[in-house]
Amino acid sequence: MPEVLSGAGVSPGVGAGPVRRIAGAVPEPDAGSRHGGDAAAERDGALAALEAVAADLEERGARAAAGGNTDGRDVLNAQALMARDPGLADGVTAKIGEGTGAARAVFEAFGVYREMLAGAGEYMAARVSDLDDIRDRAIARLLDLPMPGVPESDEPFVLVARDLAPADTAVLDPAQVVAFVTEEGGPTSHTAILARTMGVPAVVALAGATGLADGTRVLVDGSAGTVRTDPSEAEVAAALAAGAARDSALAEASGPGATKDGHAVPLLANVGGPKDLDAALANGAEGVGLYRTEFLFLDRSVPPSDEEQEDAYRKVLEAFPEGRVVVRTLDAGADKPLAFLPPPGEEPNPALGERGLRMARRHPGVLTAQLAALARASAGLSVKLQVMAPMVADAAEAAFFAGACREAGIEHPGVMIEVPAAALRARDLAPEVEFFSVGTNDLTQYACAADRQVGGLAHLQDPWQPAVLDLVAPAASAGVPCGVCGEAAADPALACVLVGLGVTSLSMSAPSLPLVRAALARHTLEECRRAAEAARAARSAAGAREAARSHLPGLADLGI
Ligand SMILES: C=C(OP(=O)(O)O)C(=O)O
Ligand SMILES: [Mg+2]
Repeated sequence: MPEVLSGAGVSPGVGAGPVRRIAGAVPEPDAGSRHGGDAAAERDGALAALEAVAADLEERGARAAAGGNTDGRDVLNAQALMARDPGLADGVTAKIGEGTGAARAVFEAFGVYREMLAGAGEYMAARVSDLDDIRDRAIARLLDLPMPGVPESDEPFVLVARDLAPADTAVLDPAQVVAFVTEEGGPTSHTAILARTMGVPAVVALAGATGLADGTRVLVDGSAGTVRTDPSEAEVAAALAAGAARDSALAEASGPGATKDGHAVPLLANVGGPKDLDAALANGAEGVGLYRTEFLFLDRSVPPSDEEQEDAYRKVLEAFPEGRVVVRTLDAGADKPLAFLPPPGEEPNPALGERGLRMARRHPGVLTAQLAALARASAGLSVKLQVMAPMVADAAEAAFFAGACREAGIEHPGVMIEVPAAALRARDLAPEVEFFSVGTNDLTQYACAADRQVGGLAHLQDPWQPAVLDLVAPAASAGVPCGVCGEAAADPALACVLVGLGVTSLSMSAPSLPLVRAALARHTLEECRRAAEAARAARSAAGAREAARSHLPGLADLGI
């Protein structure tokens, strides 16, 4: 019986074909496993397995690059580096020294890193599957088990897995794989990032995906986030035609962001460092709307040197000589813990504790060093550098930050609006700074009191919640330019609503730019305003979504 399953669509387009599942999981080695007494031989075996995994990853990376997939090569080379991490090798050696068998020692040593990554914010948590993949490959070698990986097929297929590791996705042939479907993963998982890079439709977080039998024919819609089993030929043909129409609509939309009637809405990219610039430029970003500088500071016991900071900042600034780059100062704490900036003591609610600007006030030297590095990096460049602080709650904090920027020679200070108090009293903060940028991820977390790291609260972590829209409205009408750089900006319908609320620019992960550009180009500012009004009048997130759509007729052309 045909069935429609729903997950999260993370890479647009439709694909149809038979299911091929990835080889089953590598089992956890027994907790009590001990080696026979020759610790040196056991250690040599474990380290040789890790080295073999690293070499294999590099070889796959070279193949990916030969096929034109340089992003894939970079991801695989980064994974090979993880496999060769000396700290990890020390951890394995220490466990073996205590008598633990090689496979179990690898499992436990990886467990320590895994916890560190899982607790280090959404982006880093998404790297956990990369780490698990290296671990499983090493254990498979040690226990002589089949290597996890992509199945062989003589016809194009829909790849189904619990989660996809970069080692799997990077060597895939887009002509062979018509779609990805995974049971786990989120919008920032590698499955999502690489699927978008490869232009392959993908649905993640689809409950029961791995229960789909090999050979079952499915129709995957990466925009709607659905998987239809046993579709009729007519359904497949209609879906492919709609997909082709959307592709051509997307191809037509280029140039700076604007509504149908020419109201300019600069479309900017969220980046974590220079490595994200290619995608930003390829997708037509007009600048950077959020440079998350935390990535430079992660996994280190001391902050990066002044020169290292300056160098990384300059690379990003140089990429947009005619545009703007909005750099966010360090957002340490809560979901982005940094080893060298621990909270002052035990924090029962880290999201409500010392993070963002609060942490910078406790360690003013870190903030002044960062601002000075930014000022030096921008010297002599034509780009407009704007610098903003995260987690600002009131006008005094905004004034403190603006003062610190001006002292460092930074002319365009701003603040993120991600605390409800700041949103409600945006009019008090506006005179202190030059711009706002709404962080809808945190604003939603705080508006709905739903920790963004808790999986079971997805219905409350939805920026379509009318309360969140009610908080964006005062920020967008406080008299200073107000962008949005949270995930909400990447939702084409919500992007129109935000513009209708008065938001002046939108910043998102680069692959989302074309669809948002096309959605804006299909609606007038007045339609966006009416959509915003209708959404705010709704009483639920689902109601807001539906009400907005009824004023955004152009979304249908885009298959959304
Ligand atoms: C953009 C935001 O910042 P981050 O996700 O890095 O906290 C946000 O909170 O919406
Ligand atoms: Mg935030």
